[in-house]
Amino acid sequence: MIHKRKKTQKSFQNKIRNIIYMALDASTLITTLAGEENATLDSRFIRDEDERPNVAYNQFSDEIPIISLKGLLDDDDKRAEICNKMVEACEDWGVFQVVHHGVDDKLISDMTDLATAFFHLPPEEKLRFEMSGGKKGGFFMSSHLQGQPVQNWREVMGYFTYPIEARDYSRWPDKPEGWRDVTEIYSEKLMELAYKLLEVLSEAMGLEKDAFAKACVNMEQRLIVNFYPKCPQPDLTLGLNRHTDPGIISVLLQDQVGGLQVTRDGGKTWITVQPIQGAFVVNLGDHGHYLSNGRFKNADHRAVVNSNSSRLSIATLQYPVAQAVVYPLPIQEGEKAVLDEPITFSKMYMKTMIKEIELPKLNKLAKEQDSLKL
Ligand SMILES: O=C(O)CCC(=O)C(=O)O
Ligand SMILES: [Fe+2]
Repeated sequence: MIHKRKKTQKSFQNKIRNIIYMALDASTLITTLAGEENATLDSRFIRDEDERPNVAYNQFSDEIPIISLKGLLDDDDKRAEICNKMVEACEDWGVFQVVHHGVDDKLISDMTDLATAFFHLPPEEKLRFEMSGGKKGGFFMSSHLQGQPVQNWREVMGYFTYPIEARDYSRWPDKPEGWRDVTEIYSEKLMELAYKLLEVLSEAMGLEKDAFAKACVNMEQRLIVNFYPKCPQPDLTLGLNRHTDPGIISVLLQDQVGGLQVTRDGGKTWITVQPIQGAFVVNLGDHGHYLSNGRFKNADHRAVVNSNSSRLSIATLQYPVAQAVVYPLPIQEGEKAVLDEPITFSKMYMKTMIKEIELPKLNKLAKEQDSLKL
């Protein structure tokens, strides 16, 4: 019995160890491919028809609510109003936008400009941060998951910003000059904003205002800076495949190009979120979904690309410590828990990753088998 358990644990760990980053070289960078004359899309990026974009990157919807946080801290009526709007959005889409959020415009534009400049550096500068070999933080392409049957049309700089004592500055970009200092302030301001939002969401659930934060034990944070170069055949591919974010909430800054899409019917229909200068898009993640016992949706989203301009987005992922216990905070009488039993966040995350790796492979296999039967 003990022997069997050891074996199961081992194969789980092996699976996890395989989730590592691909080795990269300059010729394979998407910015390099995008710069080639008369480029057509390499077959690695071509998606099956049912996954391709069916709504344009710039056909914006007004269905995602835009919520002003003005008065949140000093006006009880306003706070109640904001709370109601957020709950409605979380129940409906798991997504809303916030304006008047207290993060300085200049900080936002500095962060955006420096991040954009990073992706225009020569390939060797970006490759100094490549992540093969299991490094924690740095530059990668397509997805953090290896072995996906189709690649995403994106380059990424991802680094861990909280907890502060665990920061590894050697994995933070050191160019363009000044980006590191700006990131420090940006990540602090976004952490403050995340706490404010989680207070409102806790109150909305009828809980103490620190309930969601407490469920994280200590809030951790990771920045995912996405760059989607112009794409020669954007209708055949995605910048980022359909997914939910694993953490409690994600706070996304996007430029004015457009490309973030959300679905609430399992991927049948999509809407494109309207970019708003200086606003943040807030997504509920899997952890937030479970804590609310499924009342709040975990935003089901993806990013599409286009052939007119490149696009930048900066996702600030807020999530709990690895050992935090994931289980619904409130379970109303007569209601069933969305989880069979409490699990740790790290286990929850690993399960999701394994599903994300296995599902596309299984889908591909099923499609191949179907075509053989015809
Ligand atoms: O680029 C976007 O709009 C989406 C980014 C995103 O979903 C992510 O980084 O998790
Ligand atoms: Fe995401």
